[in-house]
Amino acid sequence: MTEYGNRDPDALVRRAGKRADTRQDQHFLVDDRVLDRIPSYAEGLDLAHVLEIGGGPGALTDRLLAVADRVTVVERDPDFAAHLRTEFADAVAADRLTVVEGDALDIELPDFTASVSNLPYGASSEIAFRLLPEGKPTVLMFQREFAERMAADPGTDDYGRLSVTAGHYADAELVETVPKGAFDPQPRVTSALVRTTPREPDYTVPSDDFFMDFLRAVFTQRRKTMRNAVRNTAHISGLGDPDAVVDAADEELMGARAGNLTPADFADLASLAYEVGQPEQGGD
Ligand SMILES: C[S@@+](CC[C@H](N)C(=O)[O-])C[C@H]1O[C@@H](n2cnc3c(N)ncnc32)[C@H](O)[C@@H]1O
Repeated sequence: MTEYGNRDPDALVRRAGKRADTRQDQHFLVDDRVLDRIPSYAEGLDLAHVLEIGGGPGALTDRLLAVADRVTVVERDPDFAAHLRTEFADAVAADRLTVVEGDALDIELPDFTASVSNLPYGASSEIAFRLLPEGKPTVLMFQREFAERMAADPGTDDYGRLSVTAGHYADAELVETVPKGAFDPQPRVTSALVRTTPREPDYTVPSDDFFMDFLRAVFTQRRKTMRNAVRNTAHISGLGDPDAVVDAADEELMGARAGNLTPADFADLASLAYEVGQPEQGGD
């Protein structure tokens, strides 16, 4: 039986026989200690079918095959996709590994139970926001700054639209920062692993799309009071009557800045905005 979980990352890079192209976000994790810890952050999760985005030479794929029943890896680079099929031919033959050659932003996502991925940073935000609404736990590597903003609490410097939108789908916890030296070639910035645990928000919103547009709008003016932010950003939020929202909303909330509002505060305001501030539908 083939053993998984201890393949040498440098040897995998050599066997892949291809130089990393940093313009394709190819920064490979070559530090064994970090690689070995990643599955531990997924302990206790349902690992019946793990989705890995961006397999590259396969060092993380190898660790995932050691703990998961099945793995689907998505890789955009045809050479690395072919290498993964050869390197893990036994797992492919045993139906434990599926290699999908394609762009993680375009392909149809499989029915996965968890995703564990060292994401390509150029598309990490878009990929994360494809994964999070699926309602499955994830362990994902991001640039540290992005990870900190994702996991930030209200009232802190890092708290912003990203914290609220990610928090709408899941609890996000930064579990480890990863130095540049863990990668080859080294990226320009430090990285960090974030574990997300899906949850239903403890508030309701009129619609996810409206809520996301409302957040995008008011966070463009995060240093202003909400009163001004709501009034100044109607062109982004699509509100027909922002003054009606300001008049109907709680005075104290309108005097606060976006960076100090909780997700539930935003949800209350978005619901109110949907009710009283939307443009008339179907009128002339
Ligand atoms: C940061 S590397 C991680 C590679 C490997 N998992 C590791 O940990 O060493 C990101 C990988 O994602 C691939 N990639 C880049 N953009 C992609 C996309 N849009 N969809 C799928 N794969 C992508 C790159 O070719 C590269 O192999």
